Amino acid sequence: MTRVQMIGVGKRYPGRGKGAPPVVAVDDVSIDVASGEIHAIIGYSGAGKSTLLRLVNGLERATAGRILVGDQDITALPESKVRAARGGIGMIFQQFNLFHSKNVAKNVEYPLIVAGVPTAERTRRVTELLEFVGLADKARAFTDQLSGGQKQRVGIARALATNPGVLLADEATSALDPETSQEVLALLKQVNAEFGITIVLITHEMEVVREIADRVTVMDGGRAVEQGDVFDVFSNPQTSTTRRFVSTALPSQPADDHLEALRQRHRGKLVTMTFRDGDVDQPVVFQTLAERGVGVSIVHGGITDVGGRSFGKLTLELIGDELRVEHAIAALAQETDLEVLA
Ligand SMILES: Nc1ncnc2c1ncn2[C@@H]1O[C@H](COP(=O)(O)OP(=O)(O)OP(=O)(O)O)[C@@H](O)[C@H]1O
Repeated sequence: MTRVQMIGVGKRYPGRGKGAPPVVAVDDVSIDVASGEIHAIIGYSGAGKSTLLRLVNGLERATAGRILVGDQDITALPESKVRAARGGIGMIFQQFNLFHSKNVAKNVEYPLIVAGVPTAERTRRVTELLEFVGLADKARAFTDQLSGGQKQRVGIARALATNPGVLLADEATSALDPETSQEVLALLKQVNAEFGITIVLITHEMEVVREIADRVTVMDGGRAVEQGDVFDVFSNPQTSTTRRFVSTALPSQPADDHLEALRQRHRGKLVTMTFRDGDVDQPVVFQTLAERGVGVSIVHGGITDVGGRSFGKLTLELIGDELRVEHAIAALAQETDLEVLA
């Protein structure tokens, strides 16, 4: 069980070219990842996610702040000790980074050779790992004979070889089709649940965060602009960056152009209601409308699962006499999070 603490972490690269200002890739980022947690770091390209992850496993050195992995201060370790520390930190990559000249078993065995594990123990461990990731029958296959999902399974087996307390995942599912992504995410969940391995993953896909993470940090321009429990951040985003991400993965209000199209087809009053974790009693909503003689059709949105809790936005068309509709809206506004679409 390993906690990962990033405290005021910064990374500046020297500017390219004479007199060019330095590039601040990571700026004063603090993230406290509890042991056994799955923490997602999300951001657009250039936000600083990959740089931050490379600082955590010591591939690059921070220029400010401290990074603790368990009780080891990665930022204070001399270069000669960083490699050994990396044995406790597994990493998987978008492009898998496997050795094409080695078969599957040899790929998984490689970190064990580097760690000086005796042959018999290596063989036992490789067999165990390949069974765990469901590739026992592919031990002798070469990596170019594998599908993307299978390659990432090999990557996961290799990352787990030295029994790390932390697994870092760099866009681990971005190169995979949706179904294969789901399978790999399910395997990561299993890694976390069965071995208690802390997972820090970076992604630009909100769907990945929704699927797997306990907590999330949103990065923008090198900074952590929002952070918290996935449900809280998703259901009540505070920054425009987070709102843009949320709209890609969750039922949202119709965008302006879509709203225009909806209006062509629906002449009644359009309202959007937000449902957070069963806070609204849906039968009561429909009963309130019926009692006031207001008809309703659902024109957009849905309810989905976020971190094991329900969240949704439904856009409704309210149909009927104008005054009745106004009264119904006033009644519902008392009980629910309701917005009338102008
Ligand atoms: N070695 C480097 N030298 C100079 N600048 C760099 C270096 N590595 C990254 N940067 C800059 O740091 C910023 C953050 O890059 P980083 O790759 O960490 O972002 P990211 O969020 O991971 O994006 P992506 O998903 O596209 O990799 C960018 O402006 C990038 O150009």
